[in-house]
Amino acid sequence: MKISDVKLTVVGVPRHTGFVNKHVIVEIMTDEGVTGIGEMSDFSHLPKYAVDVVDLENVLKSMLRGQNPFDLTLINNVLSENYPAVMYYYEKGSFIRNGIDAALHDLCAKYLHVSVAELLGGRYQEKIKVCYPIFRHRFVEEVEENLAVVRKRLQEGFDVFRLYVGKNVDADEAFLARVAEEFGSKVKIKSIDFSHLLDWKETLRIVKRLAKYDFEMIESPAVRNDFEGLRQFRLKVDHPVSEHVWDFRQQYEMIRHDSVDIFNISPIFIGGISAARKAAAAAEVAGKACLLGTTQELSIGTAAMAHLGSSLINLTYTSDPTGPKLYTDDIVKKPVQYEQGYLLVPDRGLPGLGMELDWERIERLRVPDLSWGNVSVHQLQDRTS
Ligand SMILES: O=C(O)C(=O)C[C@@H](O)[C@H](O)C(=O)O
Ligand SMILES: [Mg+2]
Ligand SMILES: [Mg+2]
Repeated sequence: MKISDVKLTVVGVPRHTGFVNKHVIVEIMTDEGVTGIGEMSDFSHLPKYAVDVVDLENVLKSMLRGQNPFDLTLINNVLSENYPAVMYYYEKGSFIRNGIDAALHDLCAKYLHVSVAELLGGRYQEKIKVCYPIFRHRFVEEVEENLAVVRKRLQEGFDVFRLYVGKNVDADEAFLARVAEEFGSKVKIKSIDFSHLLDWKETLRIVKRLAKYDFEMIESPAVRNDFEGLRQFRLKVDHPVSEHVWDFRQQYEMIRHDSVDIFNISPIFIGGISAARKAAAAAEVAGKACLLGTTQELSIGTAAMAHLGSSLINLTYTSDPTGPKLYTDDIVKKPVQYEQGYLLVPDRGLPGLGMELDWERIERLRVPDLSWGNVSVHQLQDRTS
């Protein structure tokens, strides 16, 4: 079997918060008539330049045409040479590699009439506990609307939440106090996420203030790639510390410095399912726990994470992928399913990722390119409109 063509389609999908995210749908065709689908999710992150998708499609065609899609290692090597890791969380090259790697997994699994989880070594779990995100408060007035989000999502079965913090600590504190008061043990806060916005000492001061409230872990409490700062912070707090993995060098440094307790791993930020498996294996070897992070994918990207998570043995903390619940629309006929706060792994009987593109929906969401509108840095960091 040989790859015969590659097609990219750009969509802009609004979230319930009003923020619109741009994603690229990937189709990889073959001479045997099997097509794999993937997703380069959420290009709406800094840095504020846009990838030229027409050019990208041409370049990918020249790299992939004629290749055997089962040569995943070889193809990923070619992709890494062309879109190298650069020690940056939101590196767009990782998003590109991720979309291709997911489509290749879908294609190979479909060809073999198995689901992607089977291709990855089989199902260790059939569902993955996830939490719903509460985006960063800028004003105390936003506390009420975020409490309404908790009420609504709790009714849908999401009983674990994570909170982005650090811009307005009065608001962060008011939110945590109101959640404890109104929901008690019915609602759990998985993490407070500082998103690398602050120096670790400043984070430590805030954590001391918030420590009277219940939360399980602290995420990204130091500036990006400050491995020693993360370690200093970790040794001074009781909570476990989690950090995203965006480069193997960065993960190595975090292991070497013993910087974290939990690796937050997601295919989008490390550049594919194949790379995410390596990161999870490195964590396992280093005796560290894992959770599945997210950029807030649509259903194809989320299904890829469900299959990946299904095969992982060290997924010991609550994960993050809830994209399909955050967006007002999707690109597939049957979106991934959530039940009682769990992401369900698509059925073993469905080949590949178990997702089918819905072109009626896609036409509604299609946009010409990845160009930026008038989005502000605040909106990009806080994911609100
Ligand atoms: O844990 C995180 O950090 C994120 O989830 C990052 C977010 O910015 C996410 O990518 C989003 O788009 O909401
Ligand atoms: Mg985070
Ligand atoms: Mg994102």
